[in-house]
Amino acid sequence: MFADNMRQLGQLIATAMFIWAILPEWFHQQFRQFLEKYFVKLIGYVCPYIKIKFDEYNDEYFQRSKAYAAIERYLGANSSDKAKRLKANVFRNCKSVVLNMDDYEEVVDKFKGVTVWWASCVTIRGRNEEERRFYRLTCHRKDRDFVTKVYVKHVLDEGEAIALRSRQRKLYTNNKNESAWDVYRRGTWSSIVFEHPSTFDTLAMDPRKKKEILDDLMTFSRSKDYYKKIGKSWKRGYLLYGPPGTGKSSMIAAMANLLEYDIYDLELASVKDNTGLRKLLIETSSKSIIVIEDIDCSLDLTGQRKSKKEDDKEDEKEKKKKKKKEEGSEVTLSGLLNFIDGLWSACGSERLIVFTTNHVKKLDPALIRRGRMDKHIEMSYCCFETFKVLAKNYLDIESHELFETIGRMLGETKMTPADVAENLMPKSNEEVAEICLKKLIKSLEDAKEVARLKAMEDEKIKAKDEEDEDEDDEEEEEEVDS
Ligand SMILES: Nc1ncnc2c1ncn2[C@@H]1O[C@H](COP(=O)(O)OP(=O)(O)OP(=O)(O)O)[C@@H](O)[C@H]1O
Ligand SMILES: [Mg+2]
Repeated sequence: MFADNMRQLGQLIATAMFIWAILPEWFHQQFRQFLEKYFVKLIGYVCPYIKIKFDEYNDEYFQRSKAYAAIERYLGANSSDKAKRLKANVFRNCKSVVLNMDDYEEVVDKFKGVTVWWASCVTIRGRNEEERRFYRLTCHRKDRDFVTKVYVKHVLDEGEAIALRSRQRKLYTNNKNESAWDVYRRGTWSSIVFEHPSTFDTLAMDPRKKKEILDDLMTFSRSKDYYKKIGKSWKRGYLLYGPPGTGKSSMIAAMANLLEYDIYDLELASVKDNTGLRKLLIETSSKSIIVIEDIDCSLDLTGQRKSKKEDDKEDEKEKKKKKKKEEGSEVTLSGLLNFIDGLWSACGSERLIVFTTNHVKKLDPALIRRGRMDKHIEMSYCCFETFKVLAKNYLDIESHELFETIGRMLGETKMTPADVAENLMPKSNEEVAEICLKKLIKSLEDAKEVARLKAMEDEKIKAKDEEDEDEDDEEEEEEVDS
């Protein structure tokens, strides 16, 4: 009897296996998923843990999920020392290898006393057996609220911040597009990798002024909620002005490196018109600095009417340069004013707008008023404090018997940090600090002599102008008398 039953059971199993074998693969999958679904449900009733799944791709658009990418970076940064099996990803231009958990690996993460488990999972789906990856987050039922409301947000924010820190920053410049076809073909901006060595440590300037700028920048970068509260778009304008070679461009690079922002170097003369200007603004990303260098000669934006005499004096070359630049552009002052602080400026957030100029007095007051250029920073000639930073950076010395002489001479003679830096830079291995400092003293003496001769020359021209004016007055009097 028993043998008969066993034989029947064996036949039943053999029949079932035969039927299973001839059924198509997709039926197996459906059946497996059916079993899995109800098995997981059953486990859910008895198991005190909850599970949250983060798929790598959003089904409808087959777009990589931002949440998955952020979790991947977070786990890569926070758990690669815990996971036993890792996979290394090297992205193009990435500064370092990124390690992530390998498939089917599990790690534990603790956050504010709550323990959670992360598993990196893969399922095979669809007729062509695609691999579908997902992360599964497991936590205890009692921590459900904290995990779903606080922890997951922390992971996504942290993952995004890691992405920003490790992203390859870019330097963009606007393309001179004549037609819509140009815009379609080349886009409005083209970019290169931005790697400039200038930092606030290498920037030589008065330490107090430097600290003030650093605090201003750091406060700005942390003021998202504050700007929202006061109803202002999260942007800030900086006007850097001063003679050539005083560090304006170096300051911009130092700002970008400090805040890890991209730079959009906007060449106004290449912008067709105000519409083109707005289009350029719309296509800039947040966390960026929009720079307009030498704003005074980008376009004719000087609002003040120059006196006839002044106008004549402006040398022909400068006028030709401006005329040439303006040919291609119909950007107007009002277009620029709206670009900086009009409705358009609200598109996008967390951006700095920086102007540089060598002639701040020439600029229209409306262009540089607070709210547009919130902070005006004068980059001036080299003072003793600035010189000491350059000596430290270029010669690795913090004191020397020649410093006193140099300090005195810098007080008497105007020399830009660029010129001082050039003198301090050793041109050969034999040029030790002493020789470079003596070279600088020689340059300062020469500059002093040149300044003295120029002052004499200016005196002569001034005296001559006054003489001419007297003669003009006399002639006018004679005409009146006659
Ligand atoms: N304050 C500074 N600190 C350190 N280096 C400086 C400073 N100013 C100028 N330099 C050096 O001089 C060179 C020119 O500086 P930079 O291009 O920043 O001057 P700039 O003010 O932008 O000049 P311009 O007005 O002609 O554009 C740079 O290579 C930089 O290293
Ligand atoms: Mg410059």
